Amino acid sequence: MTGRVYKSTGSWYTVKTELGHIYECRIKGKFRIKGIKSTNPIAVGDIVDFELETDNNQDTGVIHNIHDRKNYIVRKSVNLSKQTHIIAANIDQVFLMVTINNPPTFTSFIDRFLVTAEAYSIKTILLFNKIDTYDEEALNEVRYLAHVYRKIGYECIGISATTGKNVEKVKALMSGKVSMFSGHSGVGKSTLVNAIEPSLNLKTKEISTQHMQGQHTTTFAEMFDLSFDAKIIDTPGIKGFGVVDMDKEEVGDYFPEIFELKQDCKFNNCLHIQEPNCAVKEALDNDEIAFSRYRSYLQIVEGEDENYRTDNWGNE
Ligand SMILES: Nc1nc2c(ncn2[C@@H]2O[C@H](COP(=O)(O)OP(=O)(O)OP(=O)(O)O)[C@@H](O)[C@H]2O)c(=O)[nH]1
Ligand SMILES: [Zn+2]
Repeated sequence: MTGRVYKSTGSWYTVKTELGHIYECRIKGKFRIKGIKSTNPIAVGDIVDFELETDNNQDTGVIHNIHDRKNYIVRKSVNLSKQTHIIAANIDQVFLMVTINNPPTFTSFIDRFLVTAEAYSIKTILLFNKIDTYDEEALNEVRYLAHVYRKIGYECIGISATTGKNVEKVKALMSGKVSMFSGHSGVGKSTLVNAIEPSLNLKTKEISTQHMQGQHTTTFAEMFDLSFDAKIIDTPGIKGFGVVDMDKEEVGDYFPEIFELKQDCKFNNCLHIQEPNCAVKEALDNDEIAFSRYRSYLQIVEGEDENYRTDNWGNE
């Protein structure tokens, strides 16, 4: 049988088949996935093959195969510095929620997030939330940012989780997909998820009660089915989107507008900083690349952005 992992608690995995049957499964043998040194072989979102075993009149599953991952997000393991913990796999899209104020979301944060998502091969959609509260100046800021990010290929939607403005649009985008929601504390993630699926509120509370009883001290992800053929992965306690180690030369590849131009630079190892005949600098001078994006690029390449290179999961 084949199913998707919805939850993992230590050695047991909750797996749901396409027909909607749920089985508690264990792993048989060792799983080694090329290039990943991880503390957990299987993560929420993984597609696995398993066989049923009957034990005390109860059917449990034994997982013997894991399907290739489309993508996955990791965090560094707390104890073993070289190992990573896979938080979730096979994520179709992440909605990055942004607010202009209360709290402010800066472009350096947005761009760092987008770079990480690009490195993970996860599509990002920007949701500008709380538009019901903005004055003309803040709305102009939203319009400007939406223009900047649409131009380089990111879908942008202005929403209000409290009035429901454009929430149907978000639901339409979620249909048939596995989504995650991210953004600073206070941007409205819980409010939006509640607007999308009011009954989900209950489940999230159940989990945190479990936490309080001390059953799980570490954070873990969980997948939820929504009522309209959409799935979300909730990652309680995990803020931000982690970090990916990358070489200076690689950073530009995760800025779509820089990646597109790099073939036109004189040097093929151009870092777009001081080099002569640099197509990126030229585009910047012609206002074809947003200055805020280039500034974020420099911050990451020059390592000014300390948080970028440290593991900042959970302590935003
Ligand atoms: N006016 C207005 N308020 C909103 C909107 N969305 C969320 N809020 C309010 O913003 C506050 C924070 O919202 P939450 O949904 O708790 O934010 P969160 O992103 O889940 O925050 P964390 O759980 O800390 O990560 C709450 O008081 C919400 O009522 C919106 O679209 N408009
Ligand atoms: Zn260049």
